[in-house]
Amino acid sequence: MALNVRSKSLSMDSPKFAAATQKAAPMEVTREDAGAVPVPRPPLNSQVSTVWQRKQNAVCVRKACKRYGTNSNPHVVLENLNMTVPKGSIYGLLGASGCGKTTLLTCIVGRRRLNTGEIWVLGGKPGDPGSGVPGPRVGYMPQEIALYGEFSIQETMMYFGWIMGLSTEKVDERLSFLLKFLELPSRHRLVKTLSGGQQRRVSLSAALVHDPELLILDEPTVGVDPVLRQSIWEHLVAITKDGNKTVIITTHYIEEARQAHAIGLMRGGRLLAEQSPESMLVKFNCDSLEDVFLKLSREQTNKQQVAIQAENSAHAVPIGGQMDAEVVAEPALESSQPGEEEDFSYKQDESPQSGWKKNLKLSSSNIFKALLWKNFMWMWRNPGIILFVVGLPIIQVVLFCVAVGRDPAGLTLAIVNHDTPFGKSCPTDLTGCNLTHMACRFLDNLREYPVVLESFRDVESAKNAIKAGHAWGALYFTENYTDALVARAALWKDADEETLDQSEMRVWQDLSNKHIGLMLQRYLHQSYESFMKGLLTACKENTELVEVPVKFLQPVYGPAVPNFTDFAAPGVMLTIIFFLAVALMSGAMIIERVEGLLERSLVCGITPLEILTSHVVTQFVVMTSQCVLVIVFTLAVFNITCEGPVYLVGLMLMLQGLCGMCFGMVISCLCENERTATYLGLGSFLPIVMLCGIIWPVEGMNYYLRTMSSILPLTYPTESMRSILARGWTIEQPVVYHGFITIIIWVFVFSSASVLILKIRKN
Ligand SMILES: Nc1ncnc2c1ncn2[C@@H]1O[C@H](COP(=O)(O)OP(=O)(O)OP(=O)(O)O)[C@@H](O)[C@H]1O
Repeated sequence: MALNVRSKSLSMDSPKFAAATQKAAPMEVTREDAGAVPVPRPPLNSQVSTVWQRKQNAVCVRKACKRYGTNSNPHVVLENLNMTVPKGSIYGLLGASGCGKTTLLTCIVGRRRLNTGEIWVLGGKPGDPGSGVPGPRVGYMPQEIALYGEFSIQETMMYFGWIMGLSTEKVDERLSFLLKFLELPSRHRLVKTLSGGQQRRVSLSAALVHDPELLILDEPTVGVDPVLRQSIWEHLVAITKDGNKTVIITTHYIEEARQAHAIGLMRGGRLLAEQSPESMLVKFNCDSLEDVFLKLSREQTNKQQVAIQAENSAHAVPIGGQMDAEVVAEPALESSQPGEEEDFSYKQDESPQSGWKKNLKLSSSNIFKALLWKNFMWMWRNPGIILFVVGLPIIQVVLFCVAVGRDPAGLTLAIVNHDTPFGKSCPTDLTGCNLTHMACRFLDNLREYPVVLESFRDVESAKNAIKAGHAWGALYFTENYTDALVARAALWKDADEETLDQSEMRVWQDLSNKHIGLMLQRYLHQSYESFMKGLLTACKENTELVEVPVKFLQPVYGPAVPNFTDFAAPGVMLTIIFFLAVALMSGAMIIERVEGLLERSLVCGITPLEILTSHVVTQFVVMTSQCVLVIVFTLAVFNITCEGPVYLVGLMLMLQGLCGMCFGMVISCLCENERTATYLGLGSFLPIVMLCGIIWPVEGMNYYLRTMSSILPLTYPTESMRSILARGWTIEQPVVYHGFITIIIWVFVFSSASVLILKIRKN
């Protein structure tokens, strides 16, 4: 049946037949056993073809060599491969898994470069300006689904239609047709809710939406049920009917390729044969293409073995495994004859091919609109991302402000007060110039601090409470603490050793926690001072007597009682913005790449720069809202000290976010998947937080570490931000502008690194 369809679609009068026979080597015509219907063949065995002739084919590959890996350890995937796909034909590229089909196709669509050899696609070279490849002249369906699951069928089509330069109305029209034609469900269904077969058909319709001249389908029928497989083939036959469209299709199901006009049998990076299926069957006297392939594969293996033996004996004979009977084996790449290139370029302008530019109006603003729409839609369709974008900065700032930097409270102190006999409680009216129950009076004062006092009978049990972790400290007052303290005050320099000793309050501490230990010491000092001052005031004495003779006056910068929140807030604000940008940028780019949408968009002709710019713009919008949220919550809601101009705080946060984006780009260029990106992101987070003076002053580091820390992307900016917030400094101050300069330098370093990594990886 398929052969009949084909014979109807291809005739001697068909334009593709004409194109293939015009000037080029004549198309071979075989006769089908049934009715002697002429079936055209591509110009195979053309030992001599000119550049002009190659350009007349839809695709023409000559002496293609492609290898992966390094020069010292190359993995050769394509080896001297020739392939000719006439216009208006269906070309089935067959071969076992790993033989290089996808590599060849990606070279044809311009996503990979050959190491040597040449490729002509629709009369131009892929990647050349004006060739339209990669671009709207090609429709590419990769092996994987390569669509966003969160998009509906309609949104998917809109995206691909827009980047191909179609208007919304045109996309809508095509969508209605494709939905019906490919028996797709409602246009509003999300791709992720579709069955595997339906997703494949959406992927196929994304390749078809702009009705391309060349359709390249990488295993569109894999895992598809036979009925759908047949309907896909029927569709391909239908679209090539008028001779203006060409299809290259790869498949593992060799027999289904009987419906193609020509097939290329590929093995080990070479084409074993390239012919129409029926002439292959006749020529090799086989009943199935499977048998032909087997026969040719055996021949290839034998030839290779013979060549190896010959090489071993002669030490100088090159290995030649390529079948010479059926392949398009040109002895060398001929250069075009004089005048031919000019001739062709003149014709190209006149030819219908140039119509693609008129039909598909590609404007960078339309492309940019589509890219931005896709980025925002992707975020919108992922509630987790929205939470990440809006919720995470708020959650982090709130957590920081409520959890970090506040004075510890509820600290238990074990009290052994032998100044008042155990079991007897302290009097309640200890006021005025009353020189009794001094320990009780001190403890009354201490209760104003966030401590919990628990009485113990003796020092041993109080210390045991510390050992058991029930108390942070123990206070011991001797039996005659009051008398000794009064005597100490009265006798002053004449007080004896015992008086001094007995008047001391003894303290044992659990100093395993430095912050709590120091805090308790501060509480005890302050409490003692206020207790003594209260007493002296009541007794009409000079309170300065109990003060340490060091006077701390109004600080030049910062509050009289500094707090850790104010110290850490600048670095924390910058870190939040920096790492959110890193995560969002690297995440968005890696997901786009891993899901295959990046590759697909690039084949549509979008440049990496356009994609990158669209991400930067999207992230910039997101980051602006994050910066506003961080500023509002830190400065307005939690009253973090801000003496400097708020606009400078905002500017620094935005720049730091930009720096984070660039670092995210580096990560996405370096990492193959989200997991390695997460490792790298987390791996860089802790060193930056520890080394950049965010939680501890860099002045505490050793000299070399401090020097190294000063070049990190958050060290100077943190210091700069701290100076803006706490000192009220502006951009004129060196500390402040050093921070800005550091960020700008890092933006350049990260973006250059991304470009460099991309270049290295491409090579
Ligand atoms: N980016 C790459 N880096 C290194 N090797 C690669 C890369 N891509 C493909 N290869 C290797 O090149 C060979 C050909 O791969 P390719 O994907 O082109 O084969 P294929 O014929 O399309 O296979 P399949 O039918 O399974 O998709 C394989 O051995 C593969 O491992």
